[in-house]
Amino acid sequence: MTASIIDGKKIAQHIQSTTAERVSQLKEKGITPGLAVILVGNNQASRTYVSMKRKACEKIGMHSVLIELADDTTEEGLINKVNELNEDNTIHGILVQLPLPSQIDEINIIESIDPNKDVDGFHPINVGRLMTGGEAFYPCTPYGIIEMLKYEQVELRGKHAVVVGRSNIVGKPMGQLLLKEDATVTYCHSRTADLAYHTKQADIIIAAVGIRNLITADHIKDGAVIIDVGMNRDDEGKLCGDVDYQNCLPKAGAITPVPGGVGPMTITMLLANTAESAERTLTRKTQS
Ligand SMILES: Nc1nc2c(c(=O)[nH]1)N[C@@H](CN(C=O)c1ccc(C(=O)N[C@@H](CCC(=O)O)C(=O)O)cc1)CN2
Repeated sequence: MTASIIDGKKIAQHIQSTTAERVSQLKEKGITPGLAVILVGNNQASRTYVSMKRKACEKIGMHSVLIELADDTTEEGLINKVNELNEDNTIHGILVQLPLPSQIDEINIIESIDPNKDVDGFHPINVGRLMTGGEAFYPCTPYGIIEMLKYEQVELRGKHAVVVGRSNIVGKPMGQLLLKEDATVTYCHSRTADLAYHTKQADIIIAAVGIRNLITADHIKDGAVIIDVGMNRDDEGKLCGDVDYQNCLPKAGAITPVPGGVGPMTITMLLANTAESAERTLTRKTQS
């Protein structure tokens, strides 16, 4: 058996065309969804991701603003900028590209964003609502993974999902989203003893720990669905995931490649969240 390869680019395109429809319907009602992205400093990877976000907005007719701030920007300076955007009615989504320079506390910045514009889903209000239910923005990468699994008609109800990784951006919210789909969830991480013991029991593995080739064929059971969130570099500087792809391919039921798997879904769900935020302003208007 060889795994079926889950094509993130194809699924991303499908969802983006639905989002483009939502954007044109909003425009007919006089609202152009707007996303503001703040980039602090000169991290080259962040610069690439920000530019990908702007291009994606442009492609589906969304308004986007890029605010570039110097590497030595203070926390107060950045919060002032976020506050301006919180008050700007043309902006429905605010995103501060991570990581931030060391003089700035990430938590303080995330908490300064209006939760109604927090299209990254990182604000404690949105994190809390994800756990307790209610209207929330979900973090884009795990949200994209759920949409990917649904598109591929992977049954989640009653299945055992093992999440390897416990970051606030991916691992923790991933487990919550899987629980919402009635999966049974186990969290593992870089300090888990006998990782293979846990992952071998999984119907679905989400690898999001940032260690190249951590998951091999010896870590998986026959037919398991393997989702690779890793963004590592190999010895030649080529992008690679947390999963030994070639090694797992013959044993897995389905697998995502890196690049071209989960990555494209992150930006796609950011667009979907921004459209959602603009749609919510319409509901709020009709309610008041
Ligand atoms: N505020 C945020 N910061 C960061 C987030 C985030 O969701 N919000 N996530 C990551 C970076 N990221 C988006 O910001 C991101 C990473 C990767 C991709 C992607 O499409 N990857 C491609 C490969 C691209 C390449 O060749 O370099 C793929 O996997 O196919 C999109 C977005 C950290 N910061």
